[in-house]
This record gives sequence, structure tokens and C-alpha cells, in this order.
Amino acid sequence: MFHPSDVIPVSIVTGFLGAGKSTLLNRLLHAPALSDAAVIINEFGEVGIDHMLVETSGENVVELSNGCLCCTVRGELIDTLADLLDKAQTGRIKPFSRVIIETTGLADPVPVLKAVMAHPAIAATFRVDGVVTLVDAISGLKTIETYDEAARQAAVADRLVMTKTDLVDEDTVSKLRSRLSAINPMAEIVDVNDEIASRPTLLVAGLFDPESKPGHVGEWLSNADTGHHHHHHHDVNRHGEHIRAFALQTGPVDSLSTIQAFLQRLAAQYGEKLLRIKGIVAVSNADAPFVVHGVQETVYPPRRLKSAGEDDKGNTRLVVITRDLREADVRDLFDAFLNNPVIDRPDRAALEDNPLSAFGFKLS
Ligand SMILES: Nc1nc2c(ncn2[C@@H]2O[C@H](COP(=O)(O)OP(=O)(O)OP(=O)(O)O)[C@@H](O)[C@H]2O)c(=O)[nH]1
Repeated sequence: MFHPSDVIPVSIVTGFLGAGKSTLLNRLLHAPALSDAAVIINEFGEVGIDHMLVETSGENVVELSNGCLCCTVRGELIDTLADLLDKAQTGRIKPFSRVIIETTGLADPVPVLKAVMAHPAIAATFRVDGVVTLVDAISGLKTIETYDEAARQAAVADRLVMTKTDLVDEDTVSKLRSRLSAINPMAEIVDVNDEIASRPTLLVAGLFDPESKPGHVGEWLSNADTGHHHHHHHDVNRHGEHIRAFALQTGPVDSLSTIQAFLQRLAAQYGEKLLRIKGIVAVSNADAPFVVHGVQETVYPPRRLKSAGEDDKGNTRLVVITRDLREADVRDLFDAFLNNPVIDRPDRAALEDNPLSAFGFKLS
């Protein structure tokens, strides 16, 4: 039975772009203990697809895709929490015993924490209980050096989960572990393949206590803007001066290999500038679409989805997040792989015959 006076715990799952947040959540949400959790997913850029990628019963999943939780949608987060509560109290959705917030990979977690902890009405009903930060073992060390957001995500964590340890050597894992424990000596550091990382208790850590965090976390929290009046509108597809999101769309493709070849090519050519690419691919004559993923230099094996959402039938949609990379360059390459002619650009056959052609080199 739902008691309006109950204080509802909130777990925050964070980690840089592509660290494996949705993958981990999918695993945990199958646990009966989390079957009545409400899930708030925040995606960067206006074309959100995570609601299709996180497998829950659906009813209690809310997607916030109008920007990044830490800046443009803090007000929306508060409204969403209030709205979820209202719907549960009035029987419009199932009661929930925990809220799980998956932030965008670009989120500074401090304002998100502050939004929940410092808003009078929200803080009376919800309490932060478990900040779990995922760190990608392939790119984590570099990402933490390069992006302040990633270092802050690690510093505020109750638990740090190293992901993709299956794809790197032991030495890399041990260097990452040392770096993480230097940033946040109080956090428990686990490998995503450890048994503990498959238990729902991974998300539970007791009331968030800034005192138990590295020295600067309390200061960050005091200085953070509460964002209560933060409904102004900046471009939801931009994060700072360098990072932007856009979508590539087309109809069904003849073969999944066309898209995988495009992703491989993009990753090889642009590497770290290609922060993230993910999407749903409709393939002619296939009864279900595929999900594809790339994170910086790595392209992951495609996965078949159970079914497409009603709006997505027959559509191929890729969301791209780049740093200092022109949208037009990515679009041109996409068109080349789809064999859409673009003036002055090599087509797919030329690109595959001569990998240097995209850089302006020609075979004699
Ligand atoms: N081999 C391997 N692949 C992983 C692991 N964790 C995640 N992946 C893959 O990494 C890709 C990105 O994972 P997601 O779970 O979508 O990452 P995310 O953090 O939710 O991504 P964003 O929400 O876009 O920031 C997917 O192809 C996953 O299958 C892991 O531990 N090992």
C-alpha cells in the first residue's frame, strides 16, 4: 500500500557517455526487488531513444530528452518527481518504492543532487539513497582527465562500477582502480562482472552524505545553483561550446552491414571526436529492428530489439554526439554509405576501395 508520508529513496545512476548505464539498468531492473521502481531517463539531444532500450514494464518510465539534467531540465526533473508522486497517490500509475534516475553521460551530477536535496517539497518526500557511477575501462582514464563532468561523477559516487573490463587488460583495470580510489577514496569500487554488480542492492547506499565524500563535494553542493527557476531555453542539442548532438535518419536499409560499416568508418576516422553514436536500424525484410552502438573508437556488436515502437516502425534513427566535429562531415559520410550522391564526396564503394579518399587522397 502506498503511504503518502513515506520518504521515497532515489538512486542516481551516472557515468560518461556510453559507459554502460542502460546495460546495467536493464540487468538490474529484472530483479523482483526493483519491479516497482520508477525510472527517469535523461537523454542529451532532442531525439531520445533510451526509452526503447531500457526494458521495464514501461508504465513508470519517464524520458526527459530536452537537454541535460544538469542544466536545462533540472526544473523538469522536479516537476517529474512531483508528477510521479501525484499519479501514484491518485492511482493513475502503480505505486513505486524507489526512483532510479539515469542521467545523461554529460551531466554534472552536483546540480542534479542539489535539485533533489534542496527543493523543500521534493526533499520532504524523496531522499537520495545511492549514487552509482559507471566508468568505462576502455576510455575512463582519459575521459576523467579531459572532462570535468566525468571527474565529478566519480567524486560524488557511493559506488564506482568499472565497466567493459572484459575488453581491456588487467593492467588497465588496475590503473583505473588506482585513479578512481585517488579521486574518491571512500567509494566502493566494483567490477561490473562482480556478483555484487548484478544485485539490486548495488543501487542502495543509505542517505547521501556529503560529509563522507571527498572534501570538495560539500563545497560543490553549497555553490551549485538550485535550478528551481531554471526554465530558460538554451539549445538542447549543445553542451558547452564544443559538444553537440544531432540525428541521422533514413528509412529501412538493405542490410545491417551498411550501418555497421558506416559506424566502423566513422569511429576509425574521428575516434575521440565521436563521443557517442547509438540508434535503431530498420532493415528491409527483417521483422524487428536492431540497436547499434559506438563509443569513441569502439563499435559494439548490434543487438536485435524485440520490436519497434509504434512511431519507429520502418525508421532508422541514429543519435550522434560529437566534440569539435562538423555535423556536415558526419552527414556526408552517412550519405556516402547509403549511396545518396553528394557533390564532391566519394561514394561508399570509393570509400571502401580507398580508405584515404575521405581525407582528400586519391589513388593514382
Ligand atoms: N563488452 C562490454 N560491452 C559493454 C559493457 N557495458 C556496456 N557495454 C556496451 O557498450 C555500449 C553502450 O552501453 P550503454 O549501456 O548503452 O551505455 P550508456 O551509458 O547507457 O550510454 P548513454 O546513455 O548514451 O550515455 C553498448 O553496446 C553495450 O552493449 C561491458 O561491461 N562489456
